Formats: sequence, structure tokens, C-alpha cells
Amino acid sequence: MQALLSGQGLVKSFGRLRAVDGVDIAVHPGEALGIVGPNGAGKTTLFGALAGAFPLSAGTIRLDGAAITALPAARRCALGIARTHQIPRPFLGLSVFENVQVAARAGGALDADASVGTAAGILSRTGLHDLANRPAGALGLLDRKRLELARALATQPRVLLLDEIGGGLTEAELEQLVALILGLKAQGLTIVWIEHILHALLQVIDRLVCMAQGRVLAEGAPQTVMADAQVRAAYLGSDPE
Ligand SMILES: Nc1ncnc2c1ncn2[C@@H]1O[C@H](COP(=O)(O)OP(=O)(O)OP(=O)(O)O)[C@@H](O)[C@H]1O
Repeated sequence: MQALLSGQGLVKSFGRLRAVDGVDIAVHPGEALGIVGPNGAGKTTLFGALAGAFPLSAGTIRLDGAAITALPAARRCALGIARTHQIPRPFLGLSVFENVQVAARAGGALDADASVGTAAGILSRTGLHDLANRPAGALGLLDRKRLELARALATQPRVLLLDEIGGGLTEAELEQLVALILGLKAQGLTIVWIEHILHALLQVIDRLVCMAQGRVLAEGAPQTVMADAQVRAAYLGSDPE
């Protein structure tokens, strides 16, 4: 099966540091791929490379087999690559509804009328319907995460890149977030999820990649990757959970 989104030979250097150092990665249509690795492994930088946040030092990124390496982030978003950030980035002064509507108009290229319907549908899907008129800056953490997800969904993605969206939540909140992400997967959305909270990640993913020092250490079935000696060593012998 052809990958939906893939990177070959990806390198991103910051000065002398190769934050991403020769990574090959691919996610297939409908698949949920997890990415783990110690702090500084290059995971977020890899997402930046896939989403077009900066030019690569080397390598090729393909969507449906077509090279998109030279395309700017907005173009990649229009083609169906959406990303959430570790620290949610809503427009704090806008309402929840307006935030999602802006994303639908800018990222999903919808006109004003279409964006209203799309935003309403996404607020229902993400459990934010009752908070539609609340200023984004007044939301609690779980709802800020939901809004980050809603804004990404508003761009009508084919592949969703989730960057540590589980961080800081209570167990009960995490359960709600996992249920939401499982629902998106069940609807056929392709997902790549960077996450330190393994027990949440493992409920969702089909396949796991472990990165360390800018490289892929291991990839494959999640339990096999987590049992890998190199992977365990990368976590300095500590329990990755
Ligand atoms: N804009 C930048 N300029 C310079 N160095 C950077 C930049 N962005 C990331 N780095 C460095 O690149 C390396 C990889 O960082 P990255 O954030 O991709 O790791 P990560 O695996 O996502 O870590 P974490 O789990 O802590 O989020 C780190 O050493 C980081 O300090």
C-alpha cells in the first residue's frame, strides 16, 4: 500500500546539531502511528519538517507519493496535513467557535457560510459545543486540548499530527481525550501521535516508532518496540512510562 505521508532521508540541522538525522518514516491511510523517544530526540522537529514549519537540510517528503518538500506550511495544510502543538495556540481573545471558524476559513479554505456549518459540526465532534461562546483564554486544560484538536480538524485534514496532546491531563481527562482520538481513527483519519504517556498512546496506535538523538532506533508492533533493548537503553534504564 502506498504511504499517505512519508519522509525519506530527513535531516534538519540547527547549527552543528542534527536534530533530525537521517529519518525515514511513513504512515499509511487509516493508520495510527505512535512516536516516542526521550526528550530532545527530535520528535517535534520531525513534525515541523513534515508540516513545513521550516526548510529541511536534506530529504524528501511525499504526500500520496508526490513530493511536497518545497511547499510552504499553508499549502501542505490545504493538501490535508494538520498539526497540533505541544502548547495549544488558540487566539485567546476569540471565542471557541470563532477559533474553529478561523481555522476552517484559513486552513480549510471555506467561505464564511460553509465555515459556520463546519465549525459547528467540529465543536460537536470534539465535545466543545456547550463552550462555543466562551473565550478561548478562559478554557481549562482539557478543553484547550480539545480546541487545539478542533482547530486542526477544521482544516479538513487527511493526516493529523498530534504533538504530546496528553501532557498535563488527569487520568480521567486522558480517558476522554483517548476516546475522542479513537473516534477520529474509527472515522478513517490517519494519525501520527507523539506522546510520552505510553498507556494512552498504546490504546490508539497500530505501529510505533522510537526516536533518539535524531534517529529512528526501532519501529514496528508497539509491544515489540517497547521491549527492544536499544529503546530501553535510550530511556536510560528507566521505565519509559
Ligand atoms: N529552533 C531550534 N533551534 C535550535 N535547536 C533546536 C530548535 N528546535 C529544536 N532544537 C533542538 O533539537 C533537538 C531536538 O528537539 P525536539 O524538540 O525536536 O525534541 P523532542 O524529541 O520533541 O523533545 P521533547 O520530548 O522534549 O519535546 C533538541 O536538542 C533541541 O534543543
